[in-house]
Formats: sequence, C-alpha cells, structure tokens
Amino acid sequence: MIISLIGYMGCGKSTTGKDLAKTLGYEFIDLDHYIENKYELSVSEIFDKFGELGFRKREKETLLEVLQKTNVVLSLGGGTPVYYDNIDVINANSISIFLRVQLPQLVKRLENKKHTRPLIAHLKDDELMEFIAKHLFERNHFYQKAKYTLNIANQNSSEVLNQIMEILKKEKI
Ligand SMILES: Nc1ncnc2c1ncn2[C@@H]1O[C@H](COP(=O)(O)OP(=O)(O)O)[C@@H](O)[C@H]1O
Ligand SMILES: O=C(O)C1=C[C@@H](OP(=O)(O)O)[C@@H](O)[C@H](O)C1
Ligand SMILES: [Mg+2]
Repeated sequence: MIISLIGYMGCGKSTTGKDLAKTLGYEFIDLDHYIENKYELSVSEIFDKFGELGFRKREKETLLEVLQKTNVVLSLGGGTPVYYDNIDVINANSISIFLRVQLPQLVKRLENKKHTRPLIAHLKDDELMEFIAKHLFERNHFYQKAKYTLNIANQNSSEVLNQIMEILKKEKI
C-alpha cells in the first residue's frame, strides 16, 4: 500500500509524511529528496541546468519508479499532480490525500522557506500572496482529484497526523 500526500508548496507534505511513515511503520519517500539523491543535484540545480521541463520529466520518471514500491508514505512535490497524467497514475497506485491549507497560512509558511523552491525563490515577500493565489487557482483542479481532502486551518502537524490516521481507518490501514 502507498499513501501519497499532495497539495501546494508549504502545505506540510514533507513534514507530515515523515511522521505518518513513522506511525505506520512504512518507508518514507519524499519525491524531491529521492530525485535529489538519484540525480545528485538539488531541485534548484535541476531547474537551473535543465529548466522546469527537465525537472518535470525527471519527476515523472521517478514517480513511476517509486510507485512500484509498497508500504510507503510518499510526499509528492507541489507540482507533481499537475503535469502529464500524473494525477491519474497517483490515484491508480496509491491512496491520495490532499492537504488543503488556506492562502494566508501558505504565504506565512513560505515567506522564509522560499530559497529552496525555484518557482517562488525570486519573489519578494509582498509578491507571494498574489502569485500563490493565481497558482493555486490553476492547480486546485488537479489537487481536488485526490481521493481524500483534509482541510487544515490551524492544526499543528500532530493534529494533522491524527486526522490522516482517521482517514486511514476507513481504508482499514
Ligand atoms: N501543520 C503545520 N502547522 C504549521 N506549520 C507547518 C505545519 N506543517 C508544516 N509546517 C511548516 O511549513 C513549512 C513547509 O512544510 P513542508 O513539510 O516542507 O511542506 P511541503 O513539503 O508541502 O512543501 C515548514 O516550515 C514546516 O515546518
Ligand atoms: O510546486 C511545485 O511545482 C514544486 C514544489 C516543490 O516541492 P514542495 O511542494 O515540497 O515544496 C518542488 O517539487 C519544486 O520546487 C516544485
Ligand atoms: Mg516538500
């Protein structure tokens, strides 16, 4: 079984995924970290060297590779479900959960975490809100295809973890 976490940058996929894997005794895979190890380059370096399209191709190839595994919690990148037929492949091979965090919280969380994220690294803090609002509007359509959506207001990561465990009870996991 694979549990995949999807949602916008800053929604907590990497943080919550790690805790969830520990709780379930599953392997934890963060797709970005997996790509960085595989290609021996950071996500930012891949964007610089090969452009966004070069990153998306490597991301797709790596997604297909990790979806062959089992007993994994898979934290995806914010853009993974948005390209090619990735969302259909994700849904066919895992239980997908969309971590839905509201715009103001995303902006707050990303303000000091921009530098490792090439799509927003160049933005000034006062440009983040407008960029993310538009970007979310384009991407929500894909995120909403997840099997489950978890609405996160101010829950901390352990509260989010408990809510995911409630979802997984329905799946008998
Ligand atoms: N439930 C939460 N409440 C508050 N901050 C959180 C929560 N989950 C994650 N964060 C913080 O938000 C930032 C982005 O989290 P991260 O797990 O890297 O997101 P993603 O992988 O979805 O981009 C980090 O600084 C993390 O500590
Ligand atoms: O939203 C995106 O397109 C991206 C999100 C990042 O992952 P996080 O969502 O974990 O920040 C990373 O894959 C890359 O910078 C592109
Ligand atoms: Mg992440």
